[in-house]
Amino acid sequence: MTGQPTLEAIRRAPKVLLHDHLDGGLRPETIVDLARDAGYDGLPTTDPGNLRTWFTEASDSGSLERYLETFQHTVGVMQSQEALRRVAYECAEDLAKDGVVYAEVRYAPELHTRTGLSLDQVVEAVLEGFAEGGRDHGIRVGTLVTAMRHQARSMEIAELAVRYRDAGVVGFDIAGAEAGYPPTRHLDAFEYLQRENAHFTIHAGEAFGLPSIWQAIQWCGADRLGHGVRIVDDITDRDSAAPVLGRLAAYVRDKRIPLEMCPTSNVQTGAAKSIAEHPIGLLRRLHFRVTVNTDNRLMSGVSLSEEFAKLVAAFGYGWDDLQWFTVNAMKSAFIGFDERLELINGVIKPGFAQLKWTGTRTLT
Ligand SMILES: O=c1[nH]cnc2c1ncn2[C@@H]1O[C@H](CO)[C@@H](O)[C@H]1O
Ligand SMILES: [Zn+2]
Repeated sequence: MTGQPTLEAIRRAPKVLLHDHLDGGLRPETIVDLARDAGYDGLPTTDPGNLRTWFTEASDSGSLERYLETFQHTVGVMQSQEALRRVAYECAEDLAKDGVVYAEVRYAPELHTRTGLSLDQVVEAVLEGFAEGGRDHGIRVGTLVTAMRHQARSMEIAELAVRYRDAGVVGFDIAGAEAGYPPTRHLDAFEYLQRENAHFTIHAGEAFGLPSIWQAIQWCGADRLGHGVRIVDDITDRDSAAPVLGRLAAYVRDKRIPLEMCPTSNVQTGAAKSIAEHPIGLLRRLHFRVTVNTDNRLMSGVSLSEEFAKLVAAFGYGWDDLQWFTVNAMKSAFIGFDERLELINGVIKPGFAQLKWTGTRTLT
């Protein structure tokens, strides 16, 4: 097959998403509804179309800190169990309609307790929304509970992750401003999770460089890296036929540590100059375990299919590349090995095979 995958065909591919924030993916219409119901009057506009534009424009600042400011409005309307259930349900629906078959969606329970919900009530509402949305729309969604790295509640959130591990919480994460908040601030939480045989990922190497990645892996024991783009700082002769990996980059590649890359978000926060110059091109060429993700579909104005389509346009990727990213993601998921294998062999490979075959037929 010679044709490049089109956006329409990519939408039909069975895709896997590991890095997506629940509070970064609301429908603008839902934000307006929820704000009205809750008496939240802080929205910059109550017109859903204008609100959509406002989010993408306000997020396009070149700074992670400014990017994160926009979350005050999504978090602001997600303060009741009903709102959380609805947002989770719609998230499952939207991802399924984009052809995602397995997703891990994260959010910070501690941000949703302003009107008196307990952490457990927050988690239970989100789990209910995903269970129902997943059933109705045919998608499996696991959740990651996130602790905010500038706060001091990570141990509590880690305990929450373990308490709900058999009910749909598949892992733990830390997020928020990276510079000034190294992952080792939360070492006790990570050590606890390791003792509990639990899984976690850490946002690292997005707005700060190698020390953040090094700590996340070698001090905290992260299973995966959220973004991890700055790992390229440990690679020299990048444009040559034989780039040279430093010890940390070699460790990440040798150990097959998954990189949850989010190209559009990285361009917005200044972690990459453009999609074409995004480190994903080099890292894919060097066979790091790269995965493709959306981060925040609302703020970044992007779906997983669109994220893939941008990579196809920038790097000339074909179906084999897209399948490789997808299998990488499925291998790196926090659910059990048997379930991952079943999705790879029963859903992903047959789905991509059919798309490749259809593509060949239409072109001959
Ligand atoms: O790219 C990111 N880097 C760091 N933190 C983020 C990013 N996107 C979202 N959040 C933060 O994670 C919280 C829980 O979902 C969000 O409220 C936001 O503050
Ligand atoms: Zn993120």
